[in-house]
Amino acid sequence: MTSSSAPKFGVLMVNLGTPDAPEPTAVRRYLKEFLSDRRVVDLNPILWKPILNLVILNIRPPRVAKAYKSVWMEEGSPLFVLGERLRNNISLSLNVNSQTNIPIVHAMTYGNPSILEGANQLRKAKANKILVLPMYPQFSATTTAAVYDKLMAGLKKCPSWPDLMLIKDYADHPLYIQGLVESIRKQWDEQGERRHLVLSYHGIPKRYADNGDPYPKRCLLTSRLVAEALGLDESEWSHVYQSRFGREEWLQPYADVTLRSFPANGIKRINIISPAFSVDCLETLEEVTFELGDEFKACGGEAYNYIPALNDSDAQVALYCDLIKQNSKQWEC
Ligand SMILES: C=CC1=C(C)c2cc3[nH]c(cc4nc(cc5[nH]c(cc1n2)c(C)c5CCC(=O)O)C(CCC(=O)O)=C4C)c(C)c3C=C
Ligand SMILES: [Fe+2]
Ligand SMILES: [Fe+2]
Repeated sequence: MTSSSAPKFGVLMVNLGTPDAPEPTAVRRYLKEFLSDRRVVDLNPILWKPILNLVILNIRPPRVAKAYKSVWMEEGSPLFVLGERLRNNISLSLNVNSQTNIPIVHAMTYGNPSILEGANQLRKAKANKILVLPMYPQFSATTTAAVYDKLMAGLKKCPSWPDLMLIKDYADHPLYIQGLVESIRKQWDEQGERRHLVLSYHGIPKRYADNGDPYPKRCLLTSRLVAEALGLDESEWSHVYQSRFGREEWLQPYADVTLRSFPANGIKRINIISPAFSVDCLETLEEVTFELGDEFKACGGEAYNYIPALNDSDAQVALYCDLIKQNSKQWEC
């Protein structure tokens, strides 16, 4: 297909979303949309709305805005900037080499650019088949299903539907596992040692998993495949969950509790990787890189390094191109 003809399909890459600016007002707007989604917080709105509006949206934005400021890039929020770089590299790899014209857009479940804007952009590019690629390696109803909800809500007003293909997750995709493994090996080579490996995932309330959300099973699958590929025995790696929010129990083991216990148990030198994040963001650049590291060192930890997300690396571009090619086969890629 030449670049002048209509595309056979378009790709809608979707990530969580991020504030437009590292300022309390923008953070408040973002958190309000995000935390009002019942996929994320499933409490009865009669109970939750007053807590959200009167307590959380008053207390949290100034503190979180400060955290965003500490990681903000010249071009914007890391989640968005790094996602854009990835989108661009995928487009180059997919289209330039094979002389196709597949439009790839990058949208957010919450905030800007919205999923509806992304879908409209694809429509303008004349793509009437859409491959939806949520940027979450492990399916969770709190993230991946929320992408589908937003898309369907946007299409409610649309009289003519595009053909849709929804990618559910890629927790065990060989190129994903290979990318993580290569990043870890590269770190070991640079450090000249094989430190204890911590695989830390964003948590969800335990109740969601008890009610059937497969997320922890998908995370454990990723961890086991990485450990297996690296030839690690059980004592050489740990699987934990970070980013707790609110008072109820979240998935365990908790990252902070586990890391604080390590030095007393003889684990003083660690590397930490966060496989649930396709690109680096507030949670990895601030919470994992600094907060967790500080807690570990305060308890006697000696060496602590965060291994970056796959971001716009060749490994991640190869993975996403493969996901796109394999899942669009029926549309004759
Ligand atoms: C309140 C419940 C939350 C659930 C459930 C949740 C699940 C979840 N989130 C991600 C990925 C990201 N979360 C990010 C930030 C973030 N997450 C929550 C809360 C829940 N997440 C909050 C309140 C925030 C905002 C920051 C804060 O106030 O502490 C981000 C970073 C966004 C950015 O702008 O950089 C990502 C990415 C996953 C993968 C997940 C469940 C699987
Ligand atoms: Fe989150
Ligand atoms: Fe956090």
